[in-house]
Amino acid sequence: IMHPKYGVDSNDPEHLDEIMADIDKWGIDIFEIGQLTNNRPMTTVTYTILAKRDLLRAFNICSTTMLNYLMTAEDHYRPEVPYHNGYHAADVTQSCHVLLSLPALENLFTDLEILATIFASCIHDIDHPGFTNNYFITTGSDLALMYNDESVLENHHLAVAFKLLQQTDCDFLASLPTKSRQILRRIVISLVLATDMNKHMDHVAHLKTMVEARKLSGADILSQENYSDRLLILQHMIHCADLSNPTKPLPLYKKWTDAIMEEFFRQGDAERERELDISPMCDRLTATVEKSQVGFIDYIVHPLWDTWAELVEPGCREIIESLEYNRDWYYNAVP
Ligand SMILES: COc1ccc(-c2ccn(CCC(=O)N3C[C@@H](C)O[C@H](C)C3)n2)cc1OC1CCCC1
Ligand SMILES: [Mg+2]
Ligand SMILES: [Zn+2]
Repeated sequence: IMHPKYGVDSNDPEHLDEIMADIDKWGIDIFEIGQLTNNRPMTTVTYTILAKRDLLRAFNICSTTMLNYLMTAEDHYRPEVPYHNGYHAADVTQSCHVLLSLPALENLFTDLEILATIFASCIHDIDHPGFTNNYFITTGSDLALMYNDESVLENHHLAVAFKLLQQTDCDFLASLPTKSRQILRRIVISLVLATDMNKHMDHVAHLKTMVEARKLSGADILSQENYSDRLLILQHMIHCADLSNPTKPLPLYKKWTDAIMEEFFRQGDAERERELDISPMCDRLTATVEKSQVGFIDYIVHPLWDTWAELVEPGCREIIESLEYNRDWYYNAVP
């Protein structure tokens, strides 16, 4: 069966063609892709990237099965959740796609590792309820009980994503040899678990040791023969992609900020309702949006991205410049 060019139908195919021409570029407008595909940004972006990287052919993946899985997975993101929905999944997937193509990482990863990274990205927040791990832990939820308070949401995203493979005509991994399926599953699990903010300091610390090691060895490209270092680089990559909003063109960044603040405020409303302590930055009556973003960049995003940029030098120079421009804009916007 022939499928539409990007896997989904569009109300304006010419316009979609124009936007998708930038699929390899940092700062593509995910919101516009969603508007042109009846809110299917994740399926559109992921299918296009897999097809463009020839991964469907490399692993003999049937396009129909792939699209069945992606549509079903996208249906398991909650559209009523302001930030952690299919748009964020599409954004992180496309961001990883660009980072995977950095010159410093050329010929480093196998096709299976690339397939695993793109798959992990598109499902990394699936069925996100719009509340943080901490909320589920402090309210003694069933989810926290299920996962013993450890990376509660991230474990849930993984369980949902792999369970969907059992749905009729959705197992796009059926054509992979068992060994490859096991390797892919191991990589996807480690990458989604790496998106837990609790692992952030470990990411930065390990990135710094890798940068130091490269300075000492004088190696000009990352030739990580050993599997564990390659896997760590992919973990840092998906975490950087998950925290990439402040590095994008300001109009897009501002939309992500509006979305995350609305999600945080709804959590704050629930906490106020339940007479719990309202989490930081979640009180819509006292929040300081601009100041919070400046702090987020200064203490979390810039340290992470600055170290990542050093590792993949010079491929992320423009991204860092965009981050620093945006930081100054929010700093000057503080009332
Ligand atoms: C555009 O703004 C943001 C974009 C992304 C994030 C962010 C932080 C950690 N992640 C990674 C996923 C994660 O672990 N969590 C757990 C919790 C921190 O809520 C996050 C939302 C998700 N993502 C935060 C953002 O702003 C926050 C609100 C004001 C300052 C910080
Ligand atoms: Mg997450
Ligand atoms: Zn995420």
